[in-house]
Amino acid sequence: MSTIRVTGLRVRHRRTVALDGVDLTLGRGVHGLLGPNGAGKTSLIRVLATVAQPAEGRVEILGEDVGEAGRRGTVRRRLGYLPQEFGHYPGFTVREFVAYVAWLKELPAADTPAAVERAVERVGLGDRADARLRTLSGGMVRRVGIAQAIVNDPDVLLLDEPTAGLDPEQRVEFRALLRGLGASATVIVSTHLVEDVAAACTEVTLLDAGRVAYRGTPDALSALGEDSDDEGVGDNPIERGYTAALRAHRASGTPLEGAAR
Ligand SMILES: Nc1ncnc2c1ncn2[C@@H]1O[C@H](COP(=O)(O)OP(=O)(O)OP(=O)(O)O)[C@@H](O)[C@H]1O
Repeated sequence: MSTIRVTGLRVRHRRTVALDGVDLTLGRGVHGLLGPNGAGKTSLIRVLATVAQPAEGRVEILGEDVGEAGRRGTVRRRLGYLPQEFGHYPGFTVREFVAYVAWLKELPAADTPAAVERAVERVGLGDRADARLRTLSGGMVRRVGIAQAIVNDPDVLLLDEPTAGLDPEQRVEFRALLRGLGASATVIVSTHLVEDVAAACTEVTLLDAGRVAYRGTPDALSALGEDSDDEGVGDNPIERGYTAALRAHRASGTPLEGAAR
């Protein structure tokens, strides 16, 4: 069942067209959002997070049309969002900050302490719960960002470059967390790390210059790389698939579809 339906989405930043007629239907699972710098990944995530308004098109999340201001509050309570630039309060402790976000999302007060502990544990910060954010490393702050995004057990989770700054061990643990979250929620992860996609995602959406260039499974994208005649366009099958899909899209101007959708 689809939880997100985007039709004819067009997003502009002044004169720049960031998304140009995007149609997407997404359901439960982990969706990797790939694409070169400036492809439109952040623009798409911000619209889905209801923090930016499209110039054109319709966005339906969990059955609600988020173009209607009155429906946005209902959707926001069921969303989790980690922005690319994650604003936080350096004087708060990890626990205080995650509890504060739980309050913003109107989690029932009685459920909040347990939800906060669980979210903090899930990102591996249980032993730093009382540390002030200003004393944490960049990667740890990123993990606090993930904790605040999942504290309400969201049905739709939007993560904009969540693995930026995480060390390799944390990235491996984060992928396992993503797979767990994707079992019950629609998770969208924008990333430049195609190996994260190969390890954690059930589906890939590749954006290029504001359009959908490819949709399919990570395996289908890798297979595209295996079949590609190009040499030296990636160090592993999925990187080669990424490059092959981009090149094919640029040559034809139409989206390619993977084996499975
Ligand atoms: N606030 C803004 N003002 C003007 N142009 C913007 C703004 N934000 C984004 N853009 C432009 O919109 C387009 C899409 O940007 P967006 O940030 O969505 O891409 P992205 O795929 O997330 O890129 P990256 O991988 O670099 O994070 C780019 O051409 C970018 O220059």
